[in-house]
Parts: sequence; C-alpha cells; structure tokens
Amino acid sequence: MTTVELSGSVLARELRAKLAETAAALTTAGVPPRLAVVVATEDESSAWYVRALAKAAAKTGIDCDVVDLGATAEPAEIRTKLAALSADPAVHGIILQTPLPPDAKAEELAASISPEKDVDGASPLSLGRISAGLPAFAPATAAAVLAVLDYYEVPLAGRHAVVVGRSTVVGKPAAQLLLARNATVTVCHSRTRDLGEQTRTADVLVVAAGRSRMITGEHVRPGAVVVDVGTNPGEDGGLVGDVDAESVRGKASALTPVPGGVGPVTTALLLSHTVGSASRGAP
Ligand SMILES: Nc1nc(=O)c2c([nH]1)NC[C@@H]1CN(c3ccc(C(=O)N[C@@H](CCC(=O)O)C(=O)O)cc3)C=[N+]21
Repeated sequence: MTTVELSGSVLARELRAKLAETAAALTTAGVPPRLAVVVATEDESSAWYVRALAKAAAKTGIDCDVVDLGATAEPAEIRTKLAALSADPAVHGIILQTPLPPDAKAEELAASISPEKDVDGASPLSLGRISAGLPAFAPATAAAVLAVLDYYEVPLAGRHAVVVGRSTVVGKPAAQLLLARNATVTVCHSRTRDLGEQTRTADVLVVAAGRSRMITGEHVRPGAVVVDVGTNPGEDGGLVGDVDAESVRGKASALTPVPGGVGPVTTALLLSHTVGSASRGAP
C-alpha cells in the first residue's frame, strides 16, 4: 500500500495567508491583535516553539510579547503575571508554555488566564467547555490534529480513533474533539496493557506520547490513517516523531510527517485563535 503524506506545512501556509488579511483589517480598525507568551522554562522544545510563534506572528502582522519569568519563577509570580495580562485590554491571547518549574502546576495556573484570552485552551474552564461541546478555544495542538484530518477529508463519524497519550495539552482534548465528531474513541497511555492490540484496531491513530519512534508498523492496521504529534529532539539535532515513519510507510494509508506535519498547523492555529479573540472578544 502506498502511504500518502499528509503535509501540515501546506495547510499552515493557507491558514497564515488568511490570518494576515484579518490581522491587517483589525489593525486598521484600531485593534492590533496581540499574543502574550509566558515562559518559565529553559526547555529546548518550548524555546523552539516560542521562537517559531514569534516569527510566524511577525510575518502575519500579529504582535507577540514573550514574557520570560525564568526557570526558577514561583507559581505566585506566574499567577500574578497571567492575571495582569488577562486584565490588559491590549492583549487578546495568552499562552503559558509548558513545561513549568517543578512546584508549578500548569492546569492550576491556567485558571488565572481569562477564558476569552485562553487561546491554547489550557484553563479548566476551556477544557470543561470542550468536553461539554460548548464553544471554547481548544488546545492548539489538539485542534491541529483535527484540522489536518479535516483538510485531507478523513472521515471520522463512526470510525475508531485511537489516541496514544493522555496529556492535558494534547491527548485528552484530542480525544474529546474526536468524540465530538462522532468517532469511537479509545485513549491509550503508559499503563495500557497491550498497546499494539489497541492500536491495531484504529482507523485513525493519533500518537501524542512524547516518545521517539514508539509506534512501528506492528502497531498499525493496514490502511489506517496515522497522525504523529511527537516532536522529540533527535540525536543529530533534528526532530523525531513518536512514529517510526520508515516502518509505518507502506502499511498506513496516510501519515503526517515530522517535521512539516501537525507542528506548523499548531503554530498557525494558535495565531488564528488570537486573531479570533481580537475580532470577537470571545471564542
Ligand atoms: N502550553 C504549551 N502549548 C504547546 O503547544 C507547547 C508547549 N506549551 N510547549 C512546547 C511544545 C512544543 N510545541 C511545538 C509546536 C510546533 C512545533 C513545530 O512546528 N515543529 C516543526 C519543525 C521544527 C524543526 O524543524 O526543528 C514541525 O513539526 O514541522 C514543534 C513543537 C508546542 N508546545
């Protein structure tokens, strides 16, 4: 079977072009869209994402403030900053980068992000609204998974979607979004007994476990659509997915590449949410 590559870069480019127009119109109307990125980590993957966001924002005509509190920031300091940004009328989107210092809990701190500015769907309110099928910004990475599947017209209703990974930023919200689209959803994680037995039943396999090349051809049912959310640092400084593309190629009907898959769409959607917040004030 030939495996089609589901490029995210193509979709991201389209999204950014549309965004640039809306951002320009908002700026003309006196509401320049502004994103605030709060950082309290020296994590390399986070640093890369922050640079990518700042660069894409600049190209799209969105203001981007990086607020670096340092890797030793106290939870109280982070909370105060999030509250101040929430109260600032010039700021339309707020993202709190993960990971965080050991004594800070992202899910707890995100409660200090005003829901209408919660463009990465991190607050318990946003996550609850998504679970309830109410409008809210979904975490950008989870939203990107659905955006790629929709762009390539992968049917979801009645299909079996298996999500590997249960993080608050990706696995759990992705499962909720798939469920809202009438997929039958199974969520697997580190304590799942026989992972292959589960993943081989997937029509759509979404992998967001954060472990390099953990999914191989053996885990994949012939013809399945595989979405690789992993962006792990490789030995040679490159980027490695959670899926072993070489061994899955020829077996899956379609696969998102890393790099150039879900990642660029994540960045574009985060900016899209920010522009949405600037134009409506709420999701
Ligand atoms: N609150 C929060 N939300 C996040 O969404 C979040 C976060 N914290 N912390 C850090 C990770 C990392 N992350 C990436 C997003 C896009 C690419 C991406 O676009 N990567 C490029 C390639 C990069 C390269 O070539 O080095 C690609 O996949 O094509 C990577 C990593 C979001 N994260």
